[in-house]
Amino acid sequence: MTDARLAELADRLPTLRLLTDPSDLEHYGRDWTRRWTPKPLAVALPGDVAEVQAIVRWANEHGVAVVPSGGRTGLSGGAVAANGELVLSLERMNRVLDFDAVDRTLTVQAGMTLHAVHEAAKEHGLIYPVDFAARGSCSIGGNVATNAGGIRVIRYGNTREWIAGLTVVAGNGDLLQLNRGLIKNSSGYDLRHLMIGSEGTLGIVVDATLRLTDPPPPSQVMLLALPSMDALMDVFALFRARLSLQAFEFLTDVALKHVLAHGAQRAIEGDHPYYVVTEFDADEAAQDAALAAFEHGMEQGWISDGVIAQSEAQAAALWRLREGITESLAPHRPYKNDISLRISALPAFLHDIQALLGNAYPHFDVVWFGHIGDGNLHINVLRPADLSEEDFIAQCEHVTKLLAETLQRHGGSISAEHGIGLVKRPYLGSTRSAAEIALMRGVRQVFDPKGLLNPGKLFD
Ligand SMILES: O=C(O)CC[C@@H](O)C(=O)O
Ligand SMILES: [Zn+2]
Repeated sequence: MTDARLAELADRLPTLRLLTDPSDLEHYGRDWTRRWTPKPLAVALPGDVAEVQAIVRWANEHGVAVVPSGGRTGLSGGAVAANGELVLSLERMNRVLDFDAVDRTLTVQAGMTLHAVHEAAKEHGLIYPVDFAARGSCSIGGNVATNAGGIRVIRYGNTREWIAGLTVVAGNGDLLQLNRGLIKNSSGYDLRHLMIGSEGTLGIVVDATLRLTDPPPPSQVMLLALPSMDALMDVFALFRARLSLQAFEFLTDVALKHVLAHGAQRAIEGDHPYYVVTEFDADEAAQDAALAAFEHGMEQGWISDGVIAQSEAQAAALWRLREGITESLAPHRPYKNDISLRISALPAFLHDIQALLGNAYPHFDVVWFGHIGDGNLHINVLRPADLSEEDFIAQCEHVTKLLAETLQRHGGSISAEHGIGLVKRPYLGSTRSAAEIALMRGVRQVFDPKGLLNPGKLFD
């Protein structure tokens, strides 16, 4: 350890785990974006809150930037450390701190994975309902930092809805207990909600008190094949009106091609441009309603084919067609967009955007999928093998500018659930007004006067 600042940190905190091996710097300095070359100063793995506070105080004294780090499954560069920052990984702080049966809350350290939270809730006969494919690796702290959404938002909302309290280390090292699990708390600004979605720029979440709820009734999973994007909205309206939906997700034939090539099993024969994976409450009456909705959709020409899972294994296989997409695309180093619209604005937006992307990317594979029931679309553009990464990104950035303008016209957002990070920073102004951004900068200044927490993320 040659850096005098690090030597001083190690002196100050003799039990702190501090990594400086090149392979560790590489591993902890990047997220799933893979676009930036990691170059952190070091990686600190504190074991408790006092160590986190001491690190932040040390960072202030030495003017060292700190990148808070969870599972690094983010897709916007929010956890990238490419400029000599100290990565502060919450990985070792991954325990359940408390379960309260009366309040129905689970308090966990920020480094706990979403999957581990699900399991811990299950032990008490309850669920933590936020869920998505990265559950095995992403951490609760990261979920809070991006206000993560996922596949159950249509029923349960985003992470924000489930945070009853947060313990946060502020930019000066102070410890803040925000909301303390209260249901009602009309005592001024709710700083907890400022932290949620702040992408590590306002404080470091060290633990979270999560609300739990009853498990949903038994459900059924259905895969539908559809002839057009318009039909997608018709089928969504039909199913939402007749069933109690837990999820309503879509993918295109291009997405299906990739996920099948990656080992998923085909469930519907033939070529269909769009598919829906939907899950709904399934008592006997609901099963009849689902069948009736399906038949109505077929009669109207909105549905071309469909299957309903007959077992848990089949349900998992249908879900894999949707949840396996990101992993199946990863080898192509896709350029990602994660956009949000009001559901009512989707048809007009889709009309505009399909024409725009068709013209802009005539030779690229464009993969559409996502949480159509929440107005959240994922558009992944795949790099052709003969195009350099640099040229590919430049072309995609040009199209994203047009996409951002189209979103602005339709009142949408450039990030639905992945965050702004580094990737979407140039487009923040298409979703937030200049006045809003000025206020956001002001808030950041109050929480982190020296601008040391995750600098360069959200804004420069
Ligand atoms: O890879 C993506 O673009 C989306 C990832 C994730 O948000 C999903 O919905 O599967
Ligand atoms: Zn998503």
